[in-house]
Amino acid sequence: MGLKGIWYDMFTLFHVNVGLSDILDIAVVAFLVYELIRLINQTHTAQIAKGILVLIFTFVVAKICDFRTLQWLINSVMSFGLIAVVIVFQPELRRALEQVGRTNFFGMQLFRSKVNPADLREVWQNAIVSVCDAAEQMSDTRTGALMVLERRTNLSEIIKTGTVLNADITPEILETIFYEGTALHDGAVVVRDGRIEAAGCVLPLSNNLEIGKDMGTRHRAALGMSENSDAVVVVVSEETGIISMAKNGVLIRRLDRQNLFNMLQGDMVPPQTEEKKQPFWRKKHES
Ligand SMILES: Nc1ncnc2c1ncn2[C@@H]1O[C@H](COP(=O)(O)OP(=O)(O)OP(=O)(O)O)[C@@H](O)[C@H]1O
Repeated sequence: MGLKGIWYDMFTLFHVNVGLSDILDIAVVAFLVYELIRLINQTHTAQIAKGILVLIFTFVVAKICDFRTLQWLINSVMSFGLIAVVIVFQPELRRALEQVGRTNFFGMQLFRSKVNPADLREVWQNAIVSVCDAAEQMSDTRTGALMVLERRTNLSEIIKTGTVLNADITPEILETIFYEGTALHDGAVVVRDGRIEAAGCVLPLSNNLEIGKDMGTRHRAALGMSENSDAVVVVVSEETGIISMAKNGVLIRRLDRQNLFNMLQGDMVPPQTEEKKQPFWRKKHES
């Protein structure tokens, strides 16, 4: 007796009209449910994206093979899938929309700093020297610090959670703020236009599961801020003195003063504005 005969005997015995394709259909659904639970347990964007691709592929296969249960299941999932995607990919969508907002149209910047661009270059150059000096000093003394350097994403909502200082930036002021026991040492400093805008600010925490278990909420807050904005965040670990920098959802660890300076120089200091083009006759005349 062949395999087909055994199926036939089993299902005629229970008076159920189930074919081989139905069994396969149920097996695939069971596998998908299992994979879905596994995915939810270790939620991560790349895995979710892969999951969506698998779902689409399975839908096509189900359509070709005429698996009715599977088609019904995927149809149901897809009907609320768009809302689910918006919720799951909220940080990525937010970053993408911010990127669109920051795009220069016809050479015009949509959002500008209040400071004159020529002055801004010098202001940021001085500010990053202070940030690097303070980070090095606090690393030596094992003083925990969290410094957010605002770029184009407006951080007013974050500033509102802390105390507005609007102070000049010097290594001494930064070290005083983060000195344990002072009122503002908890939370983050936000640097805007090369000045300390606020201290004691609360940052969004990252949900990234890949972040090392040895790193606590200070590093998670730095990463979270960099996932939700284009800000650059400098962290000094209280426990180890390690200096790290978070940018675009990536935490770069074990930086020394020089590495940090080079990176901040590239990220924070606006490029030198091109000399205004002079008519050739004037250039000739001047030389
Ligand atoms: N959401 C947040 N926003 C701003 N600052 C935060 C936030 N969460 C924690 N912090 C800061 O981090 C401190 C706690 O750091 P914690 O020891 O948990 O983190 P960590 O990453 O292990 O840092 P460290 O290596 O310095 O110990 C808090 O006292 C506070 O100053």
